[in-house]
Amino acid sequence: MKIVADENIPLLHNFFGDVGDIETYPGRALTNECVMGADILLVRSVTQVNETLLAGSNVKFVGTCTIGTDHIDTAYLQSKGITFSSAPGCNATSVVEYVISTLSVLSEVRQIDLSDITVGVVGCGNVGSRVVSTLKRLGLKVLANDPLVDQTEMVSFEEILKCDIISLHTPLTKEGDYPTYHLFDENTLAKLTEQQVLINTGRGAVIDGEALKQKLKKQPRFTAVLDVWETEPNVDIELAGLVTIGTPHIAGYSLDGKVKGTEMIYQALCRHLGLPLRHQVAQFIPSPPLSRMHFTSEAEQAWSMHTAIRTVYDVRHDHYNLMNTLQGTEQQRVQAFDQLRKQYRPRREFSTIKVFLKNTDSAMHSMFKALGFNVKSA
Ligand SMILES: NC(=O)c1ccc[n+]([C@@H]2O[C@H](COP(=O)([O-])OP(=O)(O)OC[C@H]3O[C@@H](n4cnc5c(N)ncnc54)[C@H](O)[C@@H]3O)[C@@H](O)[C@H]2O)c1
Ligand SMILES: O=C(O)[C@H](O)[C@H](O)COP(=O)(O)O
Repeated sequence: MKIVADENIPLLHNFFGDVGDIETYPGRALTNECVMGADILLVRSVTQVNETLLAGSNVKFVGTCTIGTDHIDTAYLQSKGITFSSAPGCNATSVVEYVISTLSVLSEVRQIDLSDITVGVVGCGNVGSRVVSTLKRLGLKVLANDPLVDQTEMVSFEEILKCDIISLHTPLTKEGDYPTYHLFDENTLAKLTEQQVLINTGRGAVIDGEALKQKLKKQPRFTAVLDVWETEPNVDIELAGLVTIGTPHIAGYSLDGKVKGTEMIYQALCRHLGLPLRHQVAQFIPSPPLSRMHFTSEAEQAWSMHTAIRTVYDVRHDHYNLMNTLQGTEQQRVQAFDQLRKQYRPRREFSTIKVFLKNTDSAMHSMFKALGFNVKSA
């Protein structure tokens, strides 16, 4: 059994080493020649999986260790009887914690009182629905828009455009009744005031990058937070210099989330091949370096929340790292972007961190639970 895989799949050999012979390639460099003779193809979001890649090959199973599937021609796979699996929800918690860290940082750098604003979430699937529930449990006012789910709790897109902070969690789609490609085009962006905030952790092309750049030039105090870029891996340097926070598509890159994607595809492949499950993530993951925090004073609830969030994950680290790579030739910047993602020092999710509190029925206790920390009584 021959497996061809993206080199950026964590624990690839641990999970799949006893399933077949593995050949790895940089995800963007996978070609039709690479997959010739392969039975199984394992990718991430940077590999376009379509007829160009697979024609003439013997591939019978394709797995993407990611949530997004806009890089996969699923209709072609189906037409060829090729089994396909993605990893829905695998790194949703990681993205939620990216959004939480972003809100914590913006509350400081933009002097935003989070108790006094409304957050609008566009796309209420695995990620968006958890962003909504988490922020609501933290006491924030949250509205949600998603035309493809039960509308009971949804508001119109126009309502969302009035929110103080807008967070995008849709796939990138160009067909269907509600395509998301350039959903935030020049006209939509023009409806947003300079006081508003737009966060995109979905797919870059949901926002027209050129239109956003022009808006930021005219309204430099408009707050844009981009983890995904329409032109990635060739990030527009001018746009990057204008956003408040810019990161190299790592919102889903917690260690826990990234390896969960691998595990989910391993499980799907075992089902496809009728093999028993021999491996699970717990075998391979180290305990978190920072495993516990103690908060004795419960008077400083806001301080302790921001301290806990930023101690575990401060999104400005990733902003700083990206901004420092955006130099040199286009080729050098593209290589640096991919290298930054490949060498990403994965953060641990809040649930791996114990928080000890004296009083376990306090507002502070509820807050840390809502954030997803593992709360214990001191
Ligand atoms: N930045 C990252 O590292 C990262 C990590 C994970 C996921 N993502 C991206 O985020 C997207 C969402 O992730 P998910 O797990 O929530 O996916 P999901 O499929 O569970 O949910 C997506 C939701 O978007 C909704 N939607 C589709 N078109 C819409 C539109 N025009 N307007 C409003 N809502 C619309 C769908 O109905 C669905 O409920 C993924 O498709 C992926 O592209 C990025
Ligand atoms: O779709 C996803 O799961 C996320 O966008 C994820 O961050 C993609 O990671 P990549 O495949 O680009 O390494």
